[in-house]
Amino acid sequence: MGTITQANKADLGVNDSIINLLVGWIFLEFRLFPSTYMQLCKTEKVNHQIKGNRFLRRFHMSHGGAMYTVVTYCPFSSFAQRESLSYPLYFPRRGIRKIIHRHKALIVASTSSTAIEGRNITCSVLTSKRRLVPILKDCSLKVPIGELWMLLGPNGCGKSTLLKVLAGLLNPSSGTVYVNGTKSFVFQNPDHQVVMPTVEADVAFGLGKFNLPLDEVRSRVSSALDAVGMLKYSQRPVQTLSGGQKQRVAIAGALAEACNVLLLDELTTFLDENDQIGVIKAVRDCIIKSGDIAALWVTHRLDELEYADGAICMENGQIVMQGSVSTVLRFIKDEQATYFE
Ligand SMILES: Nc1ncnc2c1ncn2[C@@H]1O[C@H](COP(=O)(O)OP(=O)(O)OP(=O)(O)O)[C@@H](O)[C@H]1O
Repeated sequence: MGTITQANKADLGVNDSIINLLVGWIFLEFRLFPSTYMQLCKTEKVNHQIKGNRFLRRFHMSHGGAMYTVVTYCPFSSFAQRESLSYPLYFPRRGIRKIIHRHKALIVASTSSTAIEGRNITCSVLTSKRRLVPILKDCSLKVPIGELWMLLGPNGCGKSTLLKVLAGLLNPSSGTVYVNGTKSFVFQNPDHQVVMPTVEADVAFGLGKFNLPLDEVRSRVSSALDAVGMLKYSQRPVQTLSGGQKQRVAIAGALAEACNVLLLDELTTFLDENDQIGVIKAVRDCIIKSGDIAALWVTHRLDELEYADGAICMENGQIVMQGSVSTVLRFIKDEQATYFE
């Protein structure tokens, strides 16, 4: 699979005004007939490919509690290149090419006080050159119910891969994963997840699959937005929100589905300091208020540890330390001191 280059774009040479008309039509159709579109709840684009005059995307999605890897195509290649990057869910049902893989369901929790448990997880990926690369090596971890834990480590050490294994987006090569109750994955880039026209509609979007009465939907949406401090924005068009506000809407979507486990992948990467603290406090408050939600938060920022109940530190595909924040912080500081000696 290749990435899109300027050369690819130029090759297609489709007239701009035709594209604009098509884009307008597709959005109008989406708004008038949303049921003709596949309900994708949370997605992450994996990669893109141009094939003939088609534009293919392969991405993960969660729908109805199950995780899938899906390939879609859009015959309007130029539209797809220009617009789908910011509106990844606006793909008509007929554009679904195939669901390549329904990921295995995860097993229920091991002990009543544990929200997430991984035992001896190893995970290897097959590269495009058909080479098997080991990413995770014998990782074991435990996150208790009602706590916010951070997953730290240098770039490329395997944090996101571990989170995807816990979410069921990637199957481990060996080992076991236990998740107590329902889980929700929030991706790094809120533009990949916040897709409906208004804040309220976006939070309600994932509830469609439960067939709830309207009152129940309204009440869940309000409490989820309230929990992340976004209730007063419920009617706001999503494109007017800041990055941090969008990220909170994405978290509200996960909370509205009444999930027990939040898997959060570097939510604060694109945020400034104010939004960073706002988002982390929103998650922290939800966990404290609910008492039975647990979260595993991937981050690079040591200052975020202040809000955590515990932490896990990874290096080179392995978990090298886990426990209380002070223990993990001491370990990291010692490692840094050794590095500079
Ligand atoms: N599909 C893949 N093919 C080849 N290598 C991969 C694949 N997926 C992940 N990797 C490699 O696995 C390693 C771990 O990746 P991962 O994204 O989990 O790291 P990370 O700790 O989350 O990094 P970062 O902090 O930079 O986001 C990296 O070296 C990455 O290049």
